[in-house]
Amino acid sequence: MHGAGNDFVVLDLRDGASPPAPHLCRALADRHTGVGCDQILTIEPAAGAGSLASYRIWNADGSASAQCGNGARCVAAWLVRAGATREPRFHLDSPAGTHVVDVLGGGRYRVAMGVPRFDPAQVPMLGVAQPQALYETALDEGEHVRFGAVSMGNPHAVIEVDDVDAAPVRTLGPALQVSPLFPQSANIGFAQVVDRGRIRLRVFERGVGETLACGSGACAAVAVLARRGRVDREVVVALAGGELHIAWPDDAAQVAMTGPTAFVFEGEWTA
Ligand SMILES: N[C@H](CCC[C@H](N)C(=O)O)C(=O)O
Repeated sequence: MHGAGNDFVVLDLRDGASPPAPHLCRALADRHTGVGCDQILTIEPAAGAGSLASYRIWNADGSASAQCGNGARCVAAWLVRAGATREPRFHLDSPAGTHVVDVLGGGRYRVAMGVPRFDPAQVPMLGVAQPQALYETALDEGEHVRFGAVSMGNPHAVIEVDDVDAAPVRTLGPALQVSPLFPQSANIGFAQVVDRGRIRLRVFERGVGETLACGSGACAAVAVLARRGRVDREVVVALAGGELHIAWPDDAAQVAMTGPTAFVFEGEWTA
């Protein structure tokens, strides 16, 4: 499946089968010798009584993440197609928390992605006591970078740029990821403000590299930029693989992410 080009292998493990070990995730994700994907999503029995199912997220390098926005929509679409529910609204449990999901039709879903957390300890960031609108750090190559930082259940740094097409995503992304500021690494977003209701975004994801879209990254970019007064509270985020609609009514509210889902193919994979 994919959500705006961010692609996934979805494993339905609601029968109780155990999730793949990291080496198996890497094998599945390999685009030459495996199936190929940015992340593996495992669908498992619900953790909470009121939830339809739970899911977990494994990056292409085998590392786990607590949050995946595009993946949440694809898990929802999988369950709807499997006939697990006919309700227009249901709940899904991820390691980041319980998400309200709205079925919008035409493969589109809205997911409540949680309240952005700017406390450095929650991103997490090391060596920073108080949240700042902008941080600045010097990288090994001697260059300085200014960024915002936020957790959407996973860590994000957001760098505002004048032109995403010219942004040094493939060099600055990994360089900032390995900064000692981010003990759990981070997803690095490069955001260009087109106007107060529209941004362009590229994301160098933790555990994968640059993806065609990043749902939690879109939420993180809007949260960071809205807090700095650079955009309004409803923003269209244009990514290489498609557009996501992000709404964050106020600082205490959850971020609502709306976007597409698509099924690519279904199969069986023997390790
Ligand atoms: N690479 C991310 C997980 C996937 C996030 C992204 N695919 C999304 O849609 O939010 C991390 O390690 O935190």
